Amino acid sequence: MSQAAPPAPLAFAAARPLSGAVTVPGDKSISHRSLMLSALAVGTSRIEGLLEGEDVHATAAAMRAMGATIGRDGDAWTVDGVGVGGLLQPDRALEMGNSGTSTRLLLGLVASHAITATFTGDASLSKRPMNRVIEPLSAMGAEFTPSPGGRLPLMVRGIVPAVPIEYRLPVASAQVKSAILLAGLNTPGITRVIEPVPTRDHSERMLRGFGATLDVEELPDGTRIIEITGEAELKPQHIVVPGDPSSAAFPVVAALLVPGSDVVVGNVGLNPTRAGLYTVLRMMGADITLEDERVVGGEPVADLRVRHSGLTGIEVPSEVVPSMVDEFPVLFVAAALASGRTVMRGLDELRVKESDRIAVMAEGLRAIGARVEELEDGLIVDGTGGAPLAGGATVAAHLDHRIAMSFAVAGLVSRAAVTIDDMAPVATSFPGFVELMTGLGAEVR
Ligand SMILES: O=C(O)C1=C[C@@H](OP(=O)(O)O)[C@@H](O)[C@H](O)C1
Ligand SMILES: C=C(OP(=O)(O)O)C(=O)O
Repeated sequence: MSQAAPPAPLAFAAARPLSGAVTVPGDKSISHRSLMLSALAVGTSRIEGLLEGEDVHATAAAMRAMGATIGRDGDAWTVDGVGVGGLLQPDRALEMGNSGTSTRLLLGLVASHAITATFTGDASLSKRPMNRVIEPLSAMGAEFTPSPGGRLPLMVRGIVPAVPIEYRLPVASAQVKSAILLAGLNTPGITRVIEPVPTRDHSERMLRGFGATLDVEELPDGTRIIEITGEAELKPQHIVVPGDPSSAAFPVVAALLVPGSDVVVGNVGLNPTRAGLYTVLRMMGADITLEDERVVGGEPVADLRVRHSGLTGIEVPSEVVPSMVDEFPVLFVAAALASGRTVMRGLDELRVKESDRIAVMAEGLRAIGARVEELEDGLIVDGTGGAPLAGGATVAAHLDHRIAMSFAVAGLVSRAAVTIDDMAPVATSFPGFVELMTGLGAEVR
């Protein structure tokens, strides 16, 4: 896992125009859920395009430790599940590495099984809040022994039968929603999650796809009421995982910012609950066209053709935040090169990701010459109007893959190279990132 790897500094420097066609690795959110749901089906599932990143490996190791058989068949992964209710007592701590999604979703699964598990994580994950899942899962009957402040390491004792709950999400979080729905899978009766602001809906789509009874009602004000009927029987599936829009964001923004660039990023998942960045970039004047729009594995997918564009600052509508929550660090970089001011608010959740993404980006952007003002819940960026940033600094990644990749993109549009102190965290979500960027023409040393 990344906390054990030696720091891997790398410098990214002003690039010639980026060109070429690439594809990014599989969607991280869908990859986690593919392994978890396959492990709960009866029979053998097959997964193509699974993200082979450290976060997904953490999920795979945990599902194996709880009884699933996970193997390879050529490029595809195969999973032999234990059935809902069939998870086994793991004989060692479940090591979650850097992965919030693995931790929170698996806490949900364990909560309604008659097993006890200890969860550990790296220095970044051990700072992240778990009370947001501990609270609803405790109401279902699971017992938690967390570290102070509701952090990892923590122990959870699941319960059978768990008690179905109705829970209104206090934060817009697909991880909290999914933890409760996954706990609801092995809970008698109907478990209901009320989501005032829509978040990524991969869990809902995939639970249905695996044969669970799941109903979604949408109220006129946009609130979603999601009901899962428990003691479900899941049927094995053949899953094709689309490319991750959150990973595609880095080559897309790089191509928009580096003069003369013309790049195609193929096979990008564009589920509307994930595609906010692309809408916002187009509002700023980005030349992004969707080619060969199609449906892959129940998700909308397209190839993105991206040409260098002069961007204009905007006020980013706060209702799009959940659909691009992981893309703000790289949007901050785009805003730093735009003409005029970009105002981004409603980003409180960025403070509790792998790092405090508002503070860490503000500090690093200032160090390379960008003009930014940090708000409690956001960032105001005054862009250069396309002129390069000064660069010439080393920025800290803080065990955060998205910070490392965002500053890599910034290096490509800086007069002097930008050094990232540690690129190792990138392996959590985007193995091959450096090679992909080099292949497009990025200068990396
Ligand atoms: O459900 C998921 O797969 C994810 C949900 C989001 O987290 P939150 O639920 O904490 O917003 C996102 O930031 C994370 O990268 C993946
Ligand atoms: C927040 C992220 O992931 P996780 O919560 O799974 O660590 C991310 O990938 O940006």
